[in-house]
Amino acid sequence: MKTFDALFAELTERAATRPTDSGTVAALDAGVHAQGKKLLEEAGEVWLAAEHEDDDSLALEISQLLYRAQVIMLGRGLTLEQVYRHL
Ligand SMILES: N=c1c2ncn([C@@H]3O[C@H](COP(=O)(O)OP(=O)(O)OP(=O)(O)O)[C@@H](O)[C@H]3O)c2ncn1[C@@H]1O[C@H](COP(=O)(O)O)[C@@H](O)[C@H]1O
Repeated sequence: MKTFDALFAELTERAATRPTDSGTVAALDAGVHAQGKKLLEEAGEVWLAAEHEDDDSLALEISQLLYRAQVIMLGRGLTLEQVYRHL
C-alpha cells in the first residue's frame, strides 16, 4: 500500500524526469493558481463526502486532497521534513 512518503518520492521523480503522460507534470506546469484551485476543489469534495457519502468515497476524496497538497509542496520546492516539523 502506498504511503504519503512513497507518493511524495514518486511525484518528486516525476517532476525530475518529466514523463509526457504525467498528470503531475501538467499540474506543476499549470502553476500555483491552478494548483490552489484544485486543492480547494478537493477540500470541498472531502467536506461533502464526509457529510453525505460512505467511508470509501470519503477515503478516495481524502487521497486526492493529499495528492493535491503534495503538488503544491513540489511546486514550491518544500520537503516533507519542512512540513513534518510542524506536526
Ligand atoms: N494520487 C494521485 C492522484 N489523486 C488525484 N489525482 C488527479 O486528480 C484527478 C481527480 O480529480 P477530480 O476529481 O478533480 O477529477 P477531474 O476533474 O475529472 O480530473 P482532471 O480533469 O483534473 O484530470 C485524477 O484524474 C488525477 O488527474 C491524482 N493523480 C495522480 N496520483 C498518483 O500520482 C502518481 C503519479 O501520477 P502521474 O504524474 O499522472 O504519473 C501516481 O501514482 C498516481 O496514482
